[in-house]
Amino acid sequence: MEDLPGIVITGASGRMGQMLIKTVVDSDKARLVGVVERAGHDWVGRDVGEAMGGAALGVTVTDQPLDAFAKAQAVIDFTAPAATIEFAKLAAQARAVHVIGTTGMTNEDIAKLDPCARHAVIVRAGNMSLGVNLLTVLTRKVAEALDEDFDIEIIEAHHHHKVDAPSGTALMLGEAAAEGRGVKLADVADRGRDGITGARKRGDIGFTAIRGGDIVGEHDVLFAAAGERIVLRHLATDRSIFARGALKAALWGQDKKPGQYDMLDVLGL
Ligand SMILES: NC(=O)c1ccc[n+]([C@@H]2O[C@H](COP(=O)([O-])OP(=O)(O)OC[C@H]3O[C@@H](n4cnc5c(N)ncnc54)[C@H](O)[C@@H]3O)[C@@H](O)[C@H]2O)c1
Ligand SMILES: O=C(O)C1=N[C@H](C(=O)O)CCC1
Repeated sequence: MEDLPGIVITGASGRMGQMLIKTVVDSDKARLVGVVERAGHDWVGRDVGEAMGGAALGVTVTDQPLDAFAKAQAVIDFTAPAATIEFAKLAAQARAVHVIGTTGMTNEDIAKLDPCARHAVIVRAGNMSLGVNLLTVLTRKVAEALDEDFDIEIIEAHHHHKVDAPSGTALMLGEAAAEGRGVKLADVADRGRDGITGARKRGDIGFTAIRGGDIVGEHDVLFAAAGERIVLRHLATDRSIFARGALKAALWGQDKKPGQYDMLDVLGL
């Protein structure tokens, strides 16, 4: 048991934090060695199992990330961009694999990970599920096969608590479509139509975000031409798919050289 990689989960009380804690505790390949919440949160100082409404797990929620990371081989982090940038510095200091599921990071945020990845493995993906990562491969192939007679639109739906749009997954799918087309997503992305927008520009990749209720995550990649449409779809019905992927990434990263990786590397897709 002591030989198993020790994992720290950040954002312990969050939707993903709690799912990740359950996934690590239930796993026979890893052990939970720490859980982190933001300073001032009422879970800090409590046993995390009890805070989650179950039996004690013998792990106390802390607001001191470096102390927790120093005891770990990997940190799984689904929190918020500003927290993730701080955690990346601390995980690098502790030489722990940093698995980042946080979305909504800007290009400037992402650039701040570069110095950290010189010292530690970072695996980052806007979606850690096998299904979505396979969908990115299919999206790239379909976009490569079709010309601009096919308009590409990415439609995503998530629960009403989600704070970022388009979703990280939608952006991954957009990147894949742009790669298939041989263009840069930044040059063709159309993110947010309102009012007299003018006709659709040929070659654009459009994004639409729906927010409502408890939708876990739904993504369509639509290829629409005159007389026919192709729709590639992924429906997530349970957050465990993201947590399982994140744990897989944490274990995969154990023997890798410092650097930045994604789930395509982990899954060998
Ligand atoms: N990559 C994926 O597969 C995937 C899947 C699901 C969600 N996500 C992303 O994960 C993130 C979290 O999603 P969620 O639904 O769990 O959100 P949530 O709001 O339920 O949880 C976020 C948690 O992070 C904590 N937090 C914020 N700042 C912190 C700090 N400085 N220190 C410690 N904890 C801090 C909050 O207190 C909260 O508990 C979002 O960016 C979401 O888009 C990614
Ligand atoms: O619930 C969320 O928030 C999700 N975020 C990721 C995204 O932005 O794509 C993955 C799906 C769930």
